[in-house]
Order: sequence, then C-alpha cells, then structure tokens
Amino acid sequence: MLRIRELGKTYANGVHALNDVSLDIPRGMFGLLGPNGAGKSSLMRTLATLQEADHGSVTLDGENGEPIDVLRDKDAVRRQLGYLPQDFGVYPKVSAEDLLEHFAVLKGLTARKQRREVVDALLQQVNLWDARKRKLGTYSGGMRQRFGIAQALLGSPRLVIVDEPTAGLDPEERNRFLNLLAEIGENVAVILSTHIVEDVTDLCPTMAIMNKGQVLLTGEPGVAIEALRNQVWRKQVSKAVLGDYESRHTVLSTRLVAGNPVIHVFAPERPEEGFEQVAPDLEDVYFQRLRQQARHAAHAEAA
Ligand SMILES: Nc1ncnc2c1ncn2[C@@H]1O[C@H](COP(=O)(O)OP(=O)(O)OP(=O)(O)O)[C@@H](O)[C@H]1O
Repeated sequence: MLRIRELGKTYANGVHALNDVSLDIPRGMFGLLGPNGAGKSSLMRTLATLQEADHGSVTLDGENGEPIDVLRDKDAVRRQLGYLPQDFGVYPKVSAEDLLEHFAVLKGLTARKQRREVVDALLQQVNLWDARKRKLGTYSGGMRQRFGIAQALLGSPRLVIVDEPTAGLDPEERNRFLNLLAEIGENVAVILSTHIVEDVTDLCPTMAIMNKGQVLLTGEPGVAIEALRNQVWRKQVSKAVLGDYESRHTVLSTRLVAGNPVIHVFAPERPEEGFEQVAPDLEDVYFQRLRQQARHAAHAEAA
C-alpha cells in the first residue's frame, strides 16, 4: 500500500531525524513504535506532505492501481489522506458539529445535503452524536481525539496517519479510541505512531520499531516476540545491587514490585542463579532492540 525507501532528513541544527528509513506498510493497522525524539513525527509529517525529505522515495498505491509519488504529487496524496497530528488543536468555542462541517467544506464537500450526511455519519461513527452540539472546549481528551479522527476521515481517505493519539488518555478513553481505530483499519491503511508498547500489542498486525532516525525492526509483533523465546529472564533484586546487575547483564526493563526492582534480562542462557525464564512480550522486543542499537553505537564510537 505504501512503500518507503531510504528516506532521509537532516534538520538545519544537524539532527538526523530520518536516517535512510525504508518500510513497507500494508492495509490495516501499522504500529510505529519509538521513544520521544525517534523521528516518528518527522516521518508522519513527511508522509502527510507537510515537510520535505532530503532524499528517498515514497509510493502510495492509488485508487485505480496507479502508484502515486508521495514526495512530488502532493495534491494527489492529500486527496487520499487523513491526518491526526500530535498537537491537534480545536477551536474551543465552536461545537463539534459546526467545526466538522467547516472542515468538510475545506475538504471540498460543497454540496450541502451530502455534506450533512457525511458529517452526521462521522459524528455517529466516532460516538460523538449526543455531544455534537457541545463546544469543543468542554470535551475530554478522549472526546477531542475522537473528534480528531472524525476530521481525519473526511473525504474517505485510503491512508490514515495518527501521531501519538493516546498520550494523556485515561485507560477507558484509550480503549475506546483504539477500538475506533481498529474498525477503521479494516478498510484502509492506518499508521499509528506511538511510544506506548501496548497500543501496538493490542492492535497492530504489523509494526516497526524506530529510534534515532533508524528503523530497528519491522514485521509482525508475534514473529519478533517468538524470536526472543528462551532468552528473557526475570529476577527480583534489591535496589542496592541493581547497578551491578545492569553492568553485568543486558537489563531490558526494571519494574518495581512491592518496592523491589524486578528486572528482565536478555541472555541466551540462564544468566545466574535465581533467574527464572519468562515468556517474552513486545516490551522485551522493544527494549532489546533499543539496547542493541545503543551497544552498536558505543562499539562504533570506541573503534
Ligand atoms: N523542525 C525541527 N528542527 C530541528 N530539529 C527537529 C525539528 N523537528 C524535530 N527535530 C528533532 O528531530 C528528532 C526527531 O524528532 P521527531 O519529532 O520526529 O521525533 P518523535 O519520534 O516524533 O518524538 P516526539 O514524540 O517527541 O515528537 C528529535 O531529536 C527532534 O528534536
């Protein structure tokens, strides 16, 4: 559906935000996972035709099978694109219904009757029908994000990009929002950028992990998890010796359980007495890739 090849971007301050990024993004939900500053927003904004890349190519399968050159044919992309930016702002004094109608006009839905139908259907789809007359300033974070999805879906896009949409949502709102995305993902390609591992675990059949402008892994979460089988070990340790463990082993994560750290260590065999093997999950995959990248960078620096 979307083919990204060797996309590069260096900002004027010298930050390499995209370092030869190559990805194949199929129809359905695609999770783009990475910590803050990984380059996710730079990639999303480039795909959404809002900023230029330095080099590389991006091709989107068009409706009629014709490939669209995303970096050059921006108008064609915009006709197929829905975008929910990370910092989606709304006019607080306007009702959801009025603002969505306004966005619909901007999207080119000029026929009044048809526009009304589209706006009403979208408000129902995102479950804001009962709150449609309320001013957006009175909406909760989750409602605002669902409104953001409604505006992204105007014009029946085939590619929907949502940038860190669940940050700041409480668990119930987050679930509601993710369920909505999953429904949309049945028909179109949805790229979900997030630093929350569970967003991807719960929802995305394909994914990529990104950090420091590089793609560290791409594929199916289940396959990546399976590749770590028999190599993740858990132990409860005291805070006093945590540093020792971190210097001796590849500690993937540390979680406090009843006040004491429980560590996950990546190792081909039992690292020491007292470690028990655990079934790996996507969080282990995520941290294993980040640690591996840091280790390679340290070796490269030392060499
Ligand atoms: N306009 C800009 N000028 C200079 N540097 C930038 C600009 N935009 C982003 N950066 C830098 O590029 C890197 C990647 O940023 P980007 O926003 O793409 O990451 P991200 O993964 O989306 O993180 P976040 O979730 O914090 O937005 C960061 O180091 C960031 O500081």
